[in-house]
Amino acid sequence: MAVRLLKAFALSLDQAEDAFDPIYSGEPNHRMKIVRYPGRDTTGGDQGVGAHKDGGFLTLLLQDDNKGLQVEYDGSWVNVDPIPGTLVVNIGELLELASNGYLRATVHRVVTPSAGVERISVPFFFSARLDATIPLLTLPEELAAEARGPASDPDNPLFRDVGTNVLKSRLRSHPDVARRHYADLLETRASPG
Ligand SMILES: O=C(O)CCC(=O)C(=O)O
Ligand SMILES: [Fe+2]
Repeated sequence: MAVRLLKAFALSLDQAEDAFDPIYSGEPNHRMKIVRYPGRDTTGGDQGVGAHKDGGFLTLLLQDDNKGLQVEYDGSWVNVDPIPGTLVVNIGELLELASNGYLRATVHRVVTPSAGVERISVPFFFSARLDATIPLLTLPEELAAEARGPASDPDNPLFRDVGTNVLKSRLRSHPDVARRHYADLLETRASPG
């Protein structure tokens, strides 16, 4: 399903439908995880997952019946309430880079469930080969006119080198682990490219 969607995105950008194939074929860094959010009575706060963009091409997300996921739209947070039988599709950073910011990666976060409620979600991150570099696609004029360039957030630089971008996402998602075990990497991270 992710491949079909990515091909549809390529077509919508006026590219060949297989334009992204070489970037993820072979040994792509796709990941899937099961995430458990205990209720507020356990966590003592409302921070589930802080605001972020996913680092791959696309994320397909299965939610259970419990609310919590929010996406940023026009500067406010919008609830993405679960709809049975559906998956949430988030645009990731690699599509933002390839489309020069015509497509923006979805900024999203998760708020901790109420006391006594536990939420489970299963995201599938459709990513790319770690040794691939994301090309800058030539967009048709009408789309290029609306491409704002990839976001230049100093707190979240986007890297065309897929391996570097994956490492950045990992260090950002788990800052405590990064500080403890990979302090040298935090120091020497390359600058955006
Ligand atoms: O649990 C969710 O709904 C989203 C999780 C998420 O954003 C992530 O793991 O990147
Ligand atoms: Fe995410």
